[in-house]
Amino acid sequence: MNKNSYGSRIEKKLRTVLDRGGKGLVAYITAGDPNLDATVELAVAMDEAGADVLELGVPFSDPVADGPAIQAASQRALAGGVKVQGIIKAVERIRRHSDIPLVLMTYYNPVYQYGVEQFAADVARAGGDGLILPDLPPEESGALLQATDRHGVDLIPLVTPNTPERRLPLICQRAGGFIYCVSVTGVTGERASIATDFSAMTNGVRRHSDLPVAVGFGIARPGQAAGVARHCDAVVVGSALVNIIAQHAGAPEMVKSVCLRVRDIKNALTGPEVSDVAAV
Ligand SMILES: O=P(O)(O)OC[C@@H](O)[C@@H](O)c1c[nH]c2ccccc12
Repeated sequence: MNKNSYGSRIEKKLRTVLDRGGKGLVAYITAGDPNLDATVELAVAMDEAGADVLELGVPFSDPVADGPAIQAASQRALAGGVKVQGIIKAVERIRRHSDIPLVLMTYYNPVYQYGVEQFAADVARAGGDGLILPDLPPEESGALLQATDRHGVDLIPLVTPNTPERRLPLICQRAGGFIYCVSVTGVTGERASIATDFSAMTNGVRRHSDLPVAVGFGIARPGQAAGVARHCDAVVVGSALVNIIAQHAGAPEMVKSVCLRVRDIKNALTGPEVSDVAAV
C-alpha cells in the first residue's frame, strides 16, 4: 500500500464525509461560463448546497476528453475572453468566501504555456488544492509533479476501465487528494444509464492506493449517483450542471437551478442506501 501525504484539504474533506457515513460529491463547472463573476457566485453557492469538492475546468480549444456539453461551455468561456490568469484570480475570490477544496481540471498545453512551475505556484498561492490533467500520462508528469509537490498541490490521476492493473502502481504512487475512476470509456457527458459493474476497477485501485476513490462520467441524477456511490467514496458530476448553466445562459435563476441539482444529488449520497456493498 503506498504512503500518500495525508491531510490535503481535498483528502481531508472526503474522509470527513466518509467518517460521517456519507459519500462525497465532486461538482464540476467550466470557469468563465458564462463569465468569471458567475463562476465565483456558483462556486460559493454550490459549496452551501452541499458540494464537497469543486472542480473548475480551465477552458481549452481542444478538449479531447470532453463531450459536447463541456466543449460548448469551453467555447462560451473562451469567446468571453477567459484567461488562465483570470481563473486563478477567481480561485482567490472564491477562497475569500469558501473553504471548499478547489481542483483545476485542464489540459497540459495551457499549463505548459503558462509555465509549469509558475502555474503550480500561482494556483497554490490563490488557494487552489489540486489539479486534474487528463492528457498527461504519469510517465510525462515528472516536471509537473515536482512543482505540485513543492507547492502542496495534489495531482489527481485518472483511471479508466481500460487501464491495466500493472499500470496502477505508477499511476497511484504520487497521487494526492483522490483517485479519479472514469466510469465508462469515452468522453464526459450525461448518460441515461451507467454500467455500475466498475467495482473491478475501484477494487483494483484500492489495492494500490489508500486515497479516496471517486467515480465520474455520465452521472447526472440522484438515483444514478446513489447507485454509483455504493462502489466508491465520491461521485463526480459535471455535464449535468454545465447543461443547466447553458439552459439558463446567465439568467437570475441559473445559480438556484444548479444548486437544486447539487442538493438533490448530495442528499442521495447520505444515508444507508449508499453504504458500501462488499468491497471485494
Ligand atoms: O461531465 P460528466 O460526464 O459528469 O463527467 C465529469 C467531468 O465533467 C469532469 O470531471 C471533467 C470535465 N472535463 C474532464 C476531462 C477529463 C476528465 C474529467 C473531466
